[in-house]
Amino acid sequence: MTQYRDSIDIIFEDLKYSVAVPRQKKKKDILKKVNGRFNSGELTAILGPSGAGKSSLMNVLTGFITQSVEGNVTFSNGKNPVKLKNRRCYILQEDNLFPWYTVNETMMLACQLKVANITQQSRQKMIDNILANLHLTHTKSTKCKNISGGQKKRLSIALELIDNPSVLFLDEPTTGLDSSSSAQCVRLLQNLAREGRTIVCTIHQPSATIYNTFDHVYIMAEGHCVYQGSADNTVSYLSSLGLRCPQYHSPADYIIEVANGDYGNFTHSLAKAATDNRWRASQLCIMNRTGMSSKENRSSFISDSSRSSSDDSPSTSCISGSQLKRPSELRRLAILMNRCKTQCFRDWTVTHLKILCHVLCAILIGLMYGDSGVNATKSVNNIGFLTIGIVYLWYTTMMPGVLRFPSEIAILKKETFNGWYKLGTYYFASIVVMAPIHILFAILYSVIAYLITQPFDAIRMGQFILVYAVTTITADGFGIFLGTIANPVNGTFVGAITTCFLLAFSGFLVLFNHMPEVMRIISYFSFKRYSLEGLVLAIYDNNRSSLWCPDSELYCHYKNPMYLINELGMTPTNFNFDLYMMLIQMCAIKTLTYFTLKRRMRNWEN
Ligand SMILES: Nc1ncnc2c1ncn2[C@@H]1O[C@H](COP(=O)(O)OP(=O)(O)OP(=O)(O)O)[C@@H](O)[C@H]1O
Repeated sequence: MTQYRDSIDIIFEDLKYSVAVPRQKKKKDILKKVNGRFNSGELTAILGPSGAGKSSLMNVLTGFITQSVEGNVTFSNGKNPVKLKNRRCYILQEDNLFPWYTVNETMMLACQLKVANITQQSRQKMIDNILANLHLTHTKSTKCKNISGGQKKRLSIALELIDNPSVLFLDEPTTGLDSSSSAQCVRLLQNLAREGRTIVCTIHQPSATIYNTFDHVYIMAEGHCVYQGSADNTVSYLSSLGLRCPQYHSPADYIIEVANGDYGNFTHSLAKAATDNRWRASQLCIMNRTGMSSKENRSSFISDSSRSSSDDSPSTSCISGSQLKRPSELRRLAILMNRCKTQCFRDWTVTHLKILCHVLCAILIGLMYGDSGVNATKSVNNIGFLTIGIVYLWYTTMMPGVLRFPSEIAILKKETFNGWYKLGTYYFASIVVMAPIHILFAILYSVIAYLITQPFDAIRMGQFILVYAVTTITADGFGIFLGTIANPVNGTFVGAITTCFLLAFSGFLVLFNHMPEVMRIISYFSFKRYSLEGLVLAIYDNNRSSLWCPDSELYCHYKNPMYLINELGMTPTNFNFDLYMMLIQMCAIKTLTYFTLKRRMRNWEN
């Protein structure tokens, strides 16, 4: 077994966490001055009934929650206090993995993002080693969306083991797993702890076998700690307070029932008794930071499990903290750009389906409007054609952001919190990769639609494409913005309403000349005002010659394109201004989205 060198103990004293309750002056205390010590080399479980404060304690210890927290949390390597950043990881209940990558690709990407100073071959060797130890070798070439729940959980752990963290926090690692996968998962955690790591997990209702696997249990009720000590001592602890665990009852179930108040309210007396450190004096054999130290009274269960654990000991200490060199953010940017690109091409709904839709819709819309760009009797239809293009590209680009981005946020939270990369790096990578893809989509739609409906003119067509390209990139920004501030249901609702309003102020459904003054002022904030004006000017401004008036018509009012521009209340020669306004709004929404995303990252629960 590999000796683990960067052991870290977690000591917390008088930890208090409170939250403001809406419409109430008084704050609600979630953690009520709890104390504890989670040692390296131990597998600690935080247990308790629902709402006891387990997740809150975990979030405070991981450093995810920092506001409204009082008390001390110290991380020490035995002698000196140490910083936890980059030496801990937080594995969430949901296994947030990109579905389109295989297990090996997922591991390789994580490895590239985390470790710089090794060759590709060494990376693969390290990955093979971790996968073998976590019994995932046979899933190497399977896409993450196809592996089982237990395998996903092990893969989530494997990903974090690459840079060999000293402390692992796991939120409900056994939720959703069957009893054998749960036992396997907890045994794996025990093995990792045996290497000298500090492993802390929250868990719901563990079986008696799993409960006995924990080296240290920390039981919570109503924000208090009601027991901290070895799993073996639970029954004795409760007996010392007059609470006798029935003979055939699991101690794990019994103490949670007591904490839940099923036998009366003992929270305060238990909280007082739980300060006694003697219950911690376990009969375990754990590896301390100087090596293995056997304690004499080791329980037979632990002996057995340790024996079995050493059989399949993960020996995952592939790279120690001192050897680890992390890649620069620039290198990570390149890796993330590559990942984003691959993801777009593998997810057929993002690219292939959209390409098909854009081609089909451009042809359909083009055929519907026919020669409206040439025929002076159809000029009003032509404005409708330009408007439909804006709405079509806006909607089809905005919606994926609204509907899909929230699921990506969960992956982002995990990866940024665990130090894989900085949020700005991710965001910049996604903008750089997605912009050309959106431009390509816009070109595809606008070239087909333009050639079917408008007379060919290279400059006008270029301006036409440019307006649609900026519209598409802005719509993507707006969709992601909604994805960062709302859930998919609310995002869809807000997105649809906003699209309608932006359209109403575009200057076609209500002409600018007919808008009340206040509404006209509001229209200056509508992105679609500038896109429509830009398109109209691209098509009709710049000395466009007279339009064709069919012989069958006595009079064509819009034969002179200037009449149309004037009637729409648009300003000739304004194309560049419209373009600048669109670019400003595009940059503004992209910048705003970065901050809303950052804010969303800070709030772990949402
Ligand atoms: N931001 C908040 N605002 C108001 N109440 C909160 C907030 N965060 C947590 N709580 C409350 O604090 C208590 C503890 O919550 P926490 O999520 O830590 O419990 P838990 O033990 O993890 O529960 P579960 O096992 O059901 O996940 C709960 O009653 C919860 O409603």
